[in-house]
Amino acid sequence: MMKAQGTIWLIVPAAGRGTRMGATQPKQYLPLAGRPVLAHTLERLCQAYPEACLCLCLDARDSWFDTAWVPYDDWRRVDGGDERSDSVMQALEAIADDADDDDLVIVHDAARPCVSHSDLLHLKTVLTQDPIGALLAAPVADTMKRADDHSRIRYTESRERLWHALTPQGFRYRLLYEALQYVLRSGVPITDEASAVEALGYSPQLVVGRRDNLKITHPDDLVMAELVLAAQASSSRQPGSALT
Ligand SMILES: Nc1ccn([C@@H]2O[C@H](COP(=O)(O)OP(=O)(O)OP(=O)(O)O)[C@@H](O)[C@H]2O)c(=O)n1
Ligand SMILES: C[C@](O)(CO)[C@H](O)COP(=O)(O)O
Repeated sequence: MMKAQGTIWLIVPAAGRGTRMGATQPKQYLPLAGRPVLAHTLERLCQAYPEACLCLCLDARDSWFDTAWVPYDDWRRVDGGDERSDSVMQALEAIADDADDDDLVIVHDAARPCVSHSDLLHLKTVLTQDPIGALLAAPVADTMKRADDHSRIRYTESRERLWHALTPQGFRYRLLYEALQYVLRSGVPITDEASAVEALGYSPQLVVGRRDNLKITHPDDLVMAELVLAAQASSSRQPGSALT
């Protein structure tokens, strides 16, 4: 893999098992509008970040993956770990000899195939200017309830300044490496890269992203994702419209 100055590393964690989906294969391989979820995700990423160096995290025992779904010429496969954060850390370790401390690392879930071109470009622009890092996110729109153990409301949470964390999430290589190393060693439970960086005392930037950048988690998310892809394709065919 050739490395240019100011390289953008693109880490795609795709080593999950999709327990909540409950399908016979991991959700990143389930068909969505005729192609596997992972193929959609990689295509969108490559259209927006063609210059990036891709690190794809896959389960070492994966028997579903097909290299034909990877639109990048230059890419590497990395074994995933037990948790998503372990998979991302494995990728950071794998590129350690080639990455500079200030290189941008962008992490995007394989399970988010509807991310839009315009959001990907906007986030990259923000990332080039933000010293800490940034992530796509959506302000919470619903009224939020905190429940007890019996699904009865304990109280209503204020939704003021409450956001859904999406991906991509991007940080400079050294900061992300040190943040993940810290949380993994100290056992702080995290579900995204921003949480690791927060644990070091930093405040990544929330960049408003589209609400249709959904993460395929449960079976009905596949139905929603198909509708989203169809709607996006239709709007991108409208005269004068840019790519979604
Ligand atoms: N050990 C893991 C766990 C998750 N992921 C990836 O991280 C993304 C988001 O994780 P999630 O939606 O939780 O996926 P799963 O772990 O597959 O789902 P579940 O929790 O239902 O098993 C997915 O693209 C998934 O493949 C990963 O690379 N390595
Ligand atoms: C990283 C992420 O996509 C942000 O929403 C998400 O946290 C990963 O999913 P999980 O279901 O919380 O593991």
